Amino acid sequence: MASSMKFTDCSPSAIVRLVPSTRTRLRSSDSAVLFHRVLGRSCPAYPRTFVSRSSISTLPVISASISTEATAQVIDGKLVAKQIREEITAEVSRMKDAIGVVPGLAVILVGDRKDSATYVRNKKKACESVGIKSFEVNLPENATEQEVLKHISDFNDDPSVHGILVQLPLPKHMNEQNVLHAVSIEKDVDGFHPLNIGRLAMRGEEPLFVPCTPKGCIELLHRYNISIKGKRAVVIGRSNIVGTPAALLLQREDATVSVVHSRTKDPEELTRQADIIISAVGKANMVEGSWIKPGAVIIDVGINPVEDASSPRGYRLVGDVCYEEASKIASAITPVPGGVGPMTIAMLLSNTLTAAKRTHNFQ
Ligand SMILES: Nc1nc2c(c(=O)[nH]1)N[C@@H](CN(C=O)c1ccc(C(=O)N[C@@H](CCC(=O)O)C(=O)O)cc1)CN2
Repeated sequence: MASSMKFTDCSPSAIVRLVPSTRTRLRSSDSAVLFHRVLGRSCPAYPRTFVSRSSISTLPVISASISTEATAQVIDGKLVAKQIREEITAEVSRMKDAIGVVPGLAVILVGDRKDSATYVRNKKKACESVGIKSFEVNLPENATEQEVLKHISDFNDDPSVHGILVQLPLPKHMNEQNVLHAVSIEKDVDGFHPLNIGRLAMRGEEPLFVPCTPKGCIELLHRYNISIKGKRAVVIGRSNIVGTPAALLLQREDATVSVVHSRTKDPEELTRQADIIISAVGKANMVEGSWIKPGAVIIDVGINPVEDASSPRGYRLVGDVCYEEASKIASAITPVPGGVGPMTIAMLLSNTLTAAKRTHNFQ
């Protein structure tokens, strides 16, 4: 990202002190993740003895607990994902009873990344919880691209498999495009096939599937009745799996969309104009309070580990957005963890159900 983008850390002690006691404390699971060390720095724009936007004054520190109440609504992805899983469970059961078909999802994991293994395990558990059958292939780090392609081809031909996904990232020696192109477009429940992305980009075209994380972001906005039409939206990050499809989806919802990336001249200024911010860069606490327009809605896709000696794991997860600052300025915000992450898997289940229904022409 541009040099003006900074790594910052909202200290855990400050978060514990400032988060209202009524807010649900979200527990992280035990996944191991790539570790970005961000040591004890605070979000600089708003120091901790900080006052609410409406009452900037010289209040002594003792009154900070009164003046630092968060105002933003918490967009609870964990809760919404649970509701969606319940809806999917009912549909899977209705389909099984009516036509005797159980949706099937095949997951291919290559290599030994602990975070990827955790995500795959969670996907399998989620499938079980809603009645979707899961198929798993685990290949070693040194597997060849040909081996992966052979498994994809077998799943493409298997009628009990309705959705196929290859967990990303793949080992460096593999060509990701070759692998993603090999998945049949009808079974591309990750929505990463170029034909699906191309259709997403074109007016008058419909993709068969939309990538799960961006789809989850939009679903959260819908379920919280946050209107998108005519709004200014900024997407921070332009990855193929989140930033780019998120921008395309927002545009399809009639938002006016800007994409902030590593070559953007003044990312802070551009972001400050947005009514809706989707951040997907993977840099802890990069988006500070000063980047946010009062009342903006923030969807934070980043899941970044920062060192935290007080946590049993030695780290905790934070988003791209400095939560404690943002929650005093924004009107609504997703937490990390418990925001977009759980929606990714819920949308995968939803796409798999859609794939099975479409194959069997079941309404
Ligand atoms: N083939 C794919 N690969 C990857 C995708 C994807 O959609 N398809 N997305 C990410 C990883 N991912 C799913 O695969 C994923 C990431 C995070 C979560 C999640 O629920 N996170 C929790 C925190 C988890 C923790 O405590 O460690 C949260 O945010 O609350 C789910 C799925 C890259 N690869």
